[in-house]
Amino acid sequence: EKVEITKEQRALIKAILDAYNRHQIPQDVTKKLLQEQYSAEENFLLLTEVATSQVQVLVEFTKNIPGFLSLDREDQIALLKGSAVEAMFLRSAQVLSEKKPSGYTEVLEERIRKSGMSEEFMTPMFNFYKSIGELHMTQEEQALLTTITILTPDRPYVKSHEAVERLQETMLDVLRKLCVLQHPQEPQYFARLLGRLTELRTLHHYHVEMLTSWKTNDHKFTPLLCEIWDVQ
Ligand SMILES: CC(C)c1onc(-c2c(Cl)cccc2Cl)c1COc1ccc(-c2ccc3[nH]c(C(=O)O)cc3c2)cc1
Repeated sequence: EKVEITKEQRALIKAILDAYNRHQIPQDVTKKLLQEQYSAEENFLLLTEVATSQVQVLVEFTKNIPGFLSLDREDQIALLKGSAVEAMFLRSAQVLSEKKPSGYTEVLEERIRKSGMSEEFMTPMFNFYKSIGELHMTQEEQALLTTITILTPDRPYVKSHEAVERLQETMLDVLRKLCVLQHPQEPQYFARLLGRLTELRTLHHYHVEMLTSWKTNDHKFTPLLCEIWDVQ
């Protein structure tokens, strides 16, 4: 049947895309990724700084998701805590798949590979990065997929499951239509995007172990990361 994006849905896409593009981490933080010297300690410190900055940007982005601030306040916190890692996997994947001339993606990949995390997490992590790169998502799709990840109703401690589900379904409907319109030659494209959300859940479980192994090697996190990841 003829897929039509309504006026309200177009306004929703614009609001989310503007928020997504407005909230980038500061250049002075990303520039350090290019400048500082290489060592496992330095890489870990830089990634911690970037992750902390990314969480701050994520909080600001989330506040601009239409309907998010009308949710129960404790649910807003539960959604942020529950989705931060997955949103950061998505964001770092999007950054790594932009082949920037500055050699920025190579540097970031190198620092992640040499940040003291054990080999067993590298393979699934970089497979995910590759699978995101192969999708060649548009900016709208990236912003909507991040929004859908944040609005996942079955995170721990979410009370008003239905309210979050309604919001997520609104976004899923918009993304489904966008995929049909922007990838007419690929009818399975929307399903492939949703498959990435399942992969994100698996990476989230790996991440809990990554944190534990970093902690046992006495790596320090920032107060914001400790709070959002319930570390220490
Ligand atoms: C605390 C640190 C060591 C950490 O723990 N787990 C992860 C960790 C790891 Cl490795 C992998 C995946 C997820 C996590 Cl959450 C990390 C590092 O997390 C990030 C790494 C890079 C970025 C990143 C890099 C470049 C960027 N450019 C921009 C931009 O807007 O230009 C945003 C951005 C974000 C964000 C989080």
